[in-house]
Amino acid sequence: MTVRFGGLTALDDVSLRVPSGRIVGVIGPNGAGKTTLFNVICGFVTPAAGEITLDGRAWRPRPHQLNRLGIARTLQGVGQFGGLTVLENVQVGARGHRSKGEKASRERQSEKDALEALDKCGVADYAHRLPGALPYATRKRVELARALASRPRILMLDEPAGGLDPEEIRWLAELIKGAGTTVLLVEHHMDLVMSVCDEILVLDFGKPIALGTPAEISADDKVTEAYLGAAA
Ligand SMILES: Nc1ncnc2c1ncn2[C@@H]1O[C@H](COP(=O)(O)OP(=O)(O)OP(=O)(O)O)[C@@H](O)[C@H]1O
Repeated sequence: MTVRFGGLTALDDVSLRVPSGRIVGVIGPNGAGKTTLFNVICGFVTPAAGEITLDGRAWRPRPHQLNRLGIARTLQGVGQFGGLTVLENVQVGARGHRSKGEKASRERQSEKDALEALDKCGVADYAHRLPGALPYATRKRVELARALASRPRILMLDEPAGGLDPEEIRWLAELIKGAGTTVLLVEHHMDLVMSVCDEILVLDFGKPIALGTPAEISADDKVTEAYLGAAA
């Protein structure tokens, strides 16, 4: 796909396949187009050219339909509702809300799913707190729990490691590997991407410069150049 913002080509003929059950990463220096790619797949940005298929069929993503299609995403910020408790925030993502049946039983199911997801993310103790008062790393865990509560078949993560310390990042790596779902990971943090991904796409100034396994990517001179150039 190709995406333009006025005169700027943020994505220039980029293709990506995310096979079922795999963990696919997108990396690249600042401004490479990673978040734009993520936003296209979420339906926030409309490409100038290109197409998306889901399960082999042409698909036009719309943000409000993602949850129903089994696609969950976390965003770069933490984006939780300040007036709702942690549990209520996570319940918004829980699958109970999507299922059929009477309202009370759906509520119970969504609360159960939300508590399970909070527990998986190590933040069940904060269930009845308001997210605004919690440390950033804790809110990021809540954000992950919100995404996991819907038991997505596709989990999309936009820079989940941002602002986390090395120990939190190791925890995050284990969580992603153990999520048991298809994952699209857009991330700055090289070590995280290298340790969890089956395949990695590298973007630079909106252009795809490499696609391969972590071993192939770390041995690719173009990738090193892009990162060194960005650091210089
Ligand atoms: N809504 C927008 N309007 C205009 N330009 C935009 C918009 N969104 C992104 N851009 C530009 O498109 C390019 C790609 O941005 P994008 O945020 O996708 O990069 P990124 O790889 O995610 O960067 P970072 O790692 O810094 O988050 C940048 O030059 C950015 O300034």
